[in-house]
Amino acid sequence: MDYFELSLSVEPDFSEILMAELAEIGFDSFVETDEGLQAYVLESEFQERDLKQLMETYAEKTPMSYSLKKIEKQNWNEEWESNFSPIEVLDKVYIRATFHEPAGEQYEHEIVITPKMSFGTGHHETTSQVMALQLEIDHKDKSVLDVGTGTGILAILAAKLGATKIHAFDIDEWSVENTQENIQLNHTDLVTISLGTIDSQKAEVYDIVLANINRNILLEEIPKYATFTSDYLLLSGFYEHDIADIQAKAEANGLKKIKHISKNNWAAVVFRKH
Ligand SMILES: C[S@@+](CC[C@H](N)C(=O)[O-])C[C@H]1O[C@@H](n2cnc3c(N)ncnc32)[C@H](O)[C@@H]1O
Repeated sequence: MDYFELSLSVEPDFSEILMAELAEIGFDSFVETDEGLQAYVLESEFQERDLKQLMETYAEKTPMSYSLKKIEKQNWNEEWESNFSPIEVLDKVYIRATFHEPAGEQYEHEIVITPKMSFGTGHHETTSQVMALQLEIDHKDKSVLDVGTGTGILAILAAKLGATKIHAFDIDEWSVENTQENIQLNHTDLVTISLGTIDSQKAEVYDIVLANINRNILLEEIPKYATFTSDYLLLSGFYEHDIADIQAKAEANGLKKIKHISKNNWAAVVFRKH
């Protein structure tokens, strides 16, 4: 399956908010460049009508231009490598690609990512905020389920933080392929990965369940996540104004909100079972 690449030239002030809106209509990977913003969506999830509507709304608010092109899987690395720069989370985790210099000793953890077509380089708030929350939770000898793993970045961090049983899954076969590769790059072989949804997972209980997806899928699947966690549920991929709905659904399923963090309108929440 191919991707669509959307190139946008837009005022920096609008870039963040537009990313959030593009994520709502299915775009799941973003790269900010000096020229503007590039966003990617799987061909099967792309609705040109939704994009046109969104662009028309923005064109009324700010000067902008956009172009769309279809890109094939094999061209992805080239596109991505020219735009990716290393990033850090809370001065503790350094995320880089294979072609970057290794992290300095000041970082506690280094993660090496080759994202192919998958979401999860740490550049997006929905990812970095879950990572920041993970850093606050004791993972030592714990079990972790990573729902919608993308590049595998959260599962890999879980392994680096000391979790000893980690399963990740995704509905996107490229993500599964890519996570496999990233697990090897990071020597985190105890992470297992499968293609599927929460419904196709073996009924097991984990100490920590992570899900960075989107508001609608989370609202639908929270009751299932609640049966998979014995303790923590970390959710991300929605706006601050969606917290109340997410919280109500989690509470109705026996979970208690412990804290939330937010950046550029994106929120991430920690729930616990007891
Ligand atoms: C926003 S990305 C998050 C990736 C990564 N976990 C991170 O935090 O950067 C969401 C991922 O969830 C996957 N996904 C979407 N719906 C899903 C579902 N119902 N079950 C499992 N994975 C899903 C997508 O293919 C995508 O890789």
